[in-house]
Amino acid sequence: MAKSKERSPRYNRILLKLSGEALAGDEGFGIDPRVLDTLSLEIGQLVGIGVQVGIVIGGGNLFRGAALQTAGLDRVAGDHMGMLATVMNGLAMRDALERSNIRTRLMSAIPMSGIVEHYDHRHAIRYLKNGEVVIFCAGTGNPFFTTDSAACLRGIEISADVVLKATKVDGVYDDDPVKNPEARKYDRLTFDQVLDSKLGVMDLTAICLCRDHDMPLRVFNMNKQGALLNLMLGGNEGTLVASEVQEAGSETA
Ligand SMILES: Nc1ncnc2c1ncn2[C@@H]1O[C@H](COP(=O)(O)OP(=O)(O)O)[C@@H](O)[C@H]1O
Ligand SMILES: O=c1ccn([C@@H]2O[C@H](COP(=O)(O)OP(=O)(O)O)[C@@H](O)[C@H]2O)c(=O)[nH]1
Repeated sequence: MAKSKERSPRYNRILLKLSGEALAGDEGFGIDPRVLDTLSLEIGQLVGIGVQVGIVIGGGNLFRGAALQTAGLDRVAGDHMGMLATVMNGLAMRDALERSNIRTRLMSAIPMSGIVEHYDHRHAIRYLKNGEVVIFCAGTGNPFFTTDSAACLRGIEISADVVLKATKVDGVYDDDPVKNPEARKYDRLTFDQVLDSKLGVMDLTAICLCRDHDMPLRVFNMNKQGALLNLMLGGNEGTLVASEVQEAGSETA
């Protein structure tokens, strides 16, 4: 009895944002099946301790609207391609999870009958309560948005306890740590600090959404093995971005 209490998770329901690049592995492009298997293992561990897992998946490993525009395409067409890329990633992620015997639903913001289920937030919540992983793809369904914004939006809609942004750096820094090796990492920040200092880890639309709806956000390194489970069990990974009240109250996020 004491043992199960010890391992009871810190969160009941999470929204995990996986960037497309996270699926690409060392290649930096496409989908690496070994990465899918590793991710499935980590997500399965969360399901195993009773966490309800919603996932928003990116598409940057395949197409990004802004990059296609730079190459000469119409921006809206490019964004549509980017959103379709997230559907491909979602299909691959669902396949990997189901091969690991993790019951999974794939819901798309853009209707695609016969391939994926159309997103409906009430159905999504029902599936989550039922212990199924729900992958949300096609972003918000609209051009000029990002899957980071989609993650915050879906997190708010499904009343997640936290949005977890899995990325390749281990938190939010005072400058881009990839470009500036002197950059210093923050443990905690308020939404206003991120907005005022224009810290580039996430687009500002996403940060505004979280701020306006009091949705705590944690940025952490997905390449660190076991980081996700450690977070669920109360460990301190990455950077917490939260409102001042949540800061002061030392909320569970
Ligand atoms: N202040 C900052 N703190 C942390 N990361 C930052 C910051 N500014 C820019 N970044 C960059 O943001 C990236 C994280 O965003 P992510 O969505 O995973 O990548 P991408 O935008 O390439 O899809 C990191 O790889 C990092 O280089
Ligand atoms: O609501 C959305 C979400 C995504 N996209 C498009 O899909 C691409 C892939 O998403 P994103 O760049 O956020 O993926 P990630 O960086 O997480 O891999 C974006 O560049 C956009 O072109 C979009 O138009 N609307």
